[in-house]
Amino acid sequence: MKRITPEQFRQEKNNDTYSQADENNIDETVLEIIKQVKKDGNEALYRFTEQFDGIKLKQLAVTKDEFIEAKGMISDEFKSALEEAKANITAFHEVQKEYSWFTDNTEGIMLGQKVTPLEKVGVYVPGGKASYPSTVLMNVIPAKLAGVKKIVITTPPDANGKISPEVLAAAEVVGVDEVYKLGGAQAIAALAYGTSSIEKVTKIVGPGNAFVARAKKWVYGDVAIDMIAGPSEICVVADESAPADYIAADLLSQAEHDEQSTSICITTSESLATEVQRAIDQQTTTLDRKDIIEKALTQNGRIIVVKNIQEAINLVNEIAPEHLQLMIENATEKVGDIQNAGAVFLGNFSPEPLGDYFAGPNHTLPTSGTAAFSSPLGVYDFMKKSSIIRYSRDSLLDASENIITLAKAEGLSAHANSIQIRKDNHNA
Ligand SMILES: NC(=O)c1ccc[n+]([C@@H]2O[C@H](COP(=O)([O-])OP(=O)(O)OC[C@H]3O[C@@H](n4cnc5c(N)ncnc54)[C@H](O)[C@@H]3O)[C@@H](O)[C@H]2O)c1
Ligand SMILES: N[C@H](CO)Cc1c[nH]c[nH+]1
Ligand SMILES: [Zn+2]
Repeated sequence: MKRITPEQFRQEKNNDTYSQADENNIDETVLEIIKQVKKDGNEALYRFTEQFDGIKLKQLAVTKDEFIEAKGMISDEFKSALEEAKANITAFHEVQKEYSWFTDNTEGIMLGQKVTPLEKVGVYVPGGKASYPSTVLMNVIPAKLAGVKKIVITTPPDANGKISPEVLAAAEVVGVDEVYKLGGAQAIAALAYGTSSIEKVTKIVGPGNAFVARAKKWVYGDVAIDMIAGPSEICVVADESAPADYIAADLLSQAEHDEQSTSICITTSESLATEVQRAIDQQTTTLDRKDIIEKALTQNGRIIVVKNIQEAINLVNEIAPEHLQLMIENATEKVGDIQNAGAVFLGNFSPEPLGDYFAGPNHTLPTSGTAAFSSPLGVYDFMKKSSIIRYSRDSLLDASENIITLAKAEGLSAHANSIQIRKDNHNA
């Protein structure tokens, strides 16, 4: 972790020329993948799976037998944890449901908003460096609650051409229609444009690495997407009341996702900053994914010492982190000051992995500063709305002069005529 001042941090963000060059490469790769999937369909999918995942597949869809085999492989502990997590996630999202509404018909006017679930949704479940059954729950449960009819998953196969049994068990528990062995930008292109094996969807949701996130950005418009949910990020704001060991553990928890993950600690205490660094060095040696963690922390790990909590909060609002942990005295009182963050965890006993798996709120969250304008994935992402308008003859006649005046002001005489014709001939 690099220790820097707030000014140095801002400067680093402004002069990020290295990451700019990297982004151009990602764009080039992703655009070529999308082009080839559009042109060659399944053939391109098999080709890219061999190239990027190192596996020659015979079939993209997971078979019934593979689901049965997976069922026999998962432990009772996993099954029971999955069910409890499902119950918490369902309870949290249930209250997000929106319903159609209509005004009453007095005055001869009825207005309303009809809520309709999306028809077909594709969920990207990451699988390159880890497998994510929790992401299956987080993405499919809100879609089901919204009433989406068809939900398919794509996730990269492992070196044996298999999908993790835990991911398949989670898919079964929440009622997914199909699972495809497909990762990266090629999966996003297949969901966006369709191939002879994979049906085009209405919306693509779910997180992924930089290639996945960029591919979603490029196909947006041809298909809907939820948000840009790329490599994971954590920002911990801590004062002297926070245990350094806990802070270190939480920063490391997100660093293990990806070399591109971001872990930032902002603290008001020089001595805590030193202690956090010590704890990170000590804990890292004991962790399985040491290599990924070390790369992530070298690239995007920062400890920033600020003068006071207000300065910390100003910095947080500039960063707009995916996850924010407030490990400070009276943390709850500061929530109102947080303008930009995907999810906010309060106190010393609400670590980020609690939200990743279990508490109930969604773990698919905006990254790369997009928390400034995006929200966590929710039931609302799977519903669209149509406006409903009905006027009686008398109500229209009452409103006609105003409408005609407005239409004429815009120079749109055909609009005015659509009203005028009813005014002149209202016995029809
Ligand atoms: N924001 C969230 O809610 C959330 C949740 C879970 C995970 N994540 C993030 O998801 C990401 C998962 O990443 P991952 O890599 O483990 O899995 P992934 O499934 O996102 O990506 C793996 C795929 O990337 C493609 N790929 C890899 N290298 C490539 C290259 N050089 N060129 C083209 N394509 C390439 C391959 O096709 C591979 O199948 C992590 O960054 C993690 O932080 C985010
Ligand atoms: N922290 C990830 C979101 O950025 C979600 C996750 C799933 N499993 C573990 N973590
Ligand atoms: Zn996580």
